[in-house]
Amino acid sequence: MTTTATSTPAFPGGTILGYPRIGRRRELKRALEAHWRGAIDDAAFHEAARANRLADLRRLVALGLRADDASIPVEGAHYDHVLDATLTFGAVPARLRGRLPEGLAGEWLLARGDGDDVPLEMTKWLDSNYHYLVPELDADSTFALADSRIVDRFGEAGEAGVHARPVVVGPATYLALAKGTGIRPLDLAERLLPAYAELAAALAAAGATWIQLDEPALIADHDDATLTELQAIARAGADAARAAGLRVLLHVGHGDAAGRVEPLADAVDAIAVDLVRGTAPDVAAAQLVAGVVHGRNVWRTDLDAALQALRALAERGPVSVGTSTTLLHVPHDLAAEQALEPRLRSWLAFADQKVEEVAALAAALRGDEVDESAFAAARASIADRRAAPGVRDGGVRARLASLPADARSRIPYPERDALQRAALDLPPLPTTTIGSFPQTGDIRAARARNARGELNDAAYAEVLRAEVRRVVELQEELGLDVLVHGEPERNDMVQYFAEHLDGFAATEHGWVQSYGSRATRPSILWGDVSRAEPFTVEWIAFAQSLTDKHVKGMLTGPVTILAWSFVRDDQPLAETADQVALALADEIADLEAAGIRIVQVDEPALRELLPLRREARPAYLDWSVRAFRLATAAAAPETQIHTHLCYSEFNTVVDAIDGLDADVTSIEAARSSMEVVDALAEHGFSRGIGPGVYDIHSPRVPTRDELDELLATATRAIPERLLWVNPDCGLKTRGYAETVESLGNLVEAARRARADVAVR
Ligand code: MET
Ligand SMILES: [Zn+2]
Repeated sequence: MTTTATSTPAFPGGTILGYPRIGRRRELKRALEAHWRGAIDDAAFHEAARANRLADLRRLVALGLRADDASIPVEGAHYDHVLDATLTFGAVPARLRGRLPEGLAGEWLLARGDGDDVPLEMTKWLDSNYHYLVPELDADSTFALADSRIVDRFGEAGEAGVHARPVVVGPATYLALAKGTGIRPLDLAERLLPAYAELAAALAAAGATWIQLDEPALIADHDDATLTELQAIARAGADAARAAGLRVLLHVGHGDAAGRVEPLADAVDAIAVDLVRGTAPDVAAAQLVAGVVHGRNVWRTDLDAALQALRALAERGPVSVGTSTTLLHVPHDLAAEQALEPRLRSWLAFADQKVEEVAALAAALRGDEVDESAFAAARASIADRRAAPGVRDGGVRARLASLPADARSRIPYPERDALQRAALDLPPLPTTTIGSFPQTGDIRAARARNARGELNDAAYAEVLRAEVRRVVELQEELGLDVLVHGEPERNDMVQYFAEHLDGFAATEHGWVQSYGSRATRPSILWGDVSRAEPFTVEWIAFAQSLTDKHVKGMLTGPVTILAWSFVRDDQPLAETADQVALALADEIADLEAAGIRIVQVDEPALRELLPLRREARPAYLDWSVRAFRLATAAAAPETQIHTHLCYSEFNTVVDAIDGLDADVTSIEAARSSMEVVDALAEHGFSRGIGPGVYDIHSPRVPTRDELDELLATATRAIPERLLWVNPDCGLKTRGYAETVESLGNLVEAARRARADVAVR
């Protein structure tokens, strides 16, 4: 068995790097929304948030983490952990400096905005589907310990009998993920570090012994920061904490840390790395927290293999057991899933089960109480999953193995374009929307009643048909050119597909925080994917029967379906993506047979799954593009294939977007003042393009002048014959009043632009 260096007390034998904060029954979500509605006051909110944090602590102790040695991390953000760092260090954006309200009011202003005060921008955390609030820094930004939440939560845990480990985003990551106006955020490191020193001192004074600095930025490649620079800032953060007498756990996670953290080994006491997606760095000077339990997926750990890996590592130096990342990205507890098919259920581990896995491995590594039954159960589960029916479906595999040579290519675009123009007869600068219309309270209520069995299927379908009728009529009145059915039948653009394809299962309570109070319930993609019967055709065909205009079929693409689900880990993602693609190709064929001439295949997550490391990107872009093409290439040349992407940092993936070979691409652009348009022009994009002219993420109605301005920018850079006019994403989170007004303005703006074009 391993012994530990005498100068550094061994890090706890088993730990996790973070835990879901939304609450086992989404208690925190409810408290947040009640407070925002004014239904509870500040004190009641704080009490609810505190009760939720304490319940989590007690649970972690019950699951086998030690309460006395900093095994248990405490973070407990109300809304977002990056926002917590912003508040802790007083990094108020220039536009709110001197007038940010105290307490919760200020926190919500940053998170949610109010009137003219827009919220902080939101962006995805690394390659996950969690959104953090982006710090807004500038040349006058200053930092100091401005808020005691991190210290208070440590104290609160102590009162509950847990000597916990406070967690904070480290300085390199905080700055690397920030946005700077007139400065490069990383250049503010010298100003920021003293605030970390203040925090460390306050924690030490409160009795903390360890601090966890989350520095995942170290394992990503950045366009405007070098690894050496990030390492130097991370080291300075660790130095500050050690100077205050704390021991430092540096947590990187989220990918391969080898080659990235070695130079920091002497500056910290322990390093937590992802051994599921990466290999072990050689960090003998520090304790290695070996992330052998997957923090981002829901499959049971192969405990035998994990223990073997841990033992091998223990030969090299001190090791303890950890998760590969925080458990923030998985649901709380499998025990809540009583409706899940028992066999599938026996293959899974949610956050609580992962904590138990960590505890079992830690005990086995110590060599004391090896829980043979845990190991035996894991072994049996893994063997069972391998052999279970549906995991490998001969039909699906044979079909993929014998794809025709042209399965991923259509005839050249110019030929398709001519056929489509003749078939579709659209005006110049055609107007359309991205697919969803507002999901009204009535629709949601009907869906909930249908799920509870209070509204029968026929009556529910009638509610949905009425909604489709209303949406089609509205679009006719507004004068849009290509119509949609509005997606009222879809609770979620991925879950709906998962519910209708074989190989997927849905959970009842498997909520994962997406941002703030929002949580999604990712489906579990466990087996080979196929489609038993058409499932969107009925809705699209119904909408088409109501109008002479073209109705766009609406599908979710393979990459997005994978990105927003928990995906099987026993084969490469590329293979799974191709299976989904074939199911979508079947759906497109049925849409065509039903007379639909335009089909949109959404890939909003294409950018999100982009690997954090440059060297891994070409392979990812290759398989993701190939899957999209497999889904769409069998369409007739006359069928116009659209895609929709919702992000504005376009440059990194412009070649891939071109590679998708869609006839029309709509993309987010309104918030970034059409920057995308220049990237496109530079690239020489030659197919249809709809840079979003209306930012649907805000309830604001775009004005006539704004729309004219955005369209003018677009027409300057993009040939008119390629240009479409559309909002930048679906309208499902908007209300009807603002939607009608905004789309009316959009149609008018397109008409004015057409007139301008005709004059020129
Ligand atoms: C996140 S992208 C959303 C696309 C989908 N078709 C919608 O309109 O809602
Ligand atoms: Zn979108």
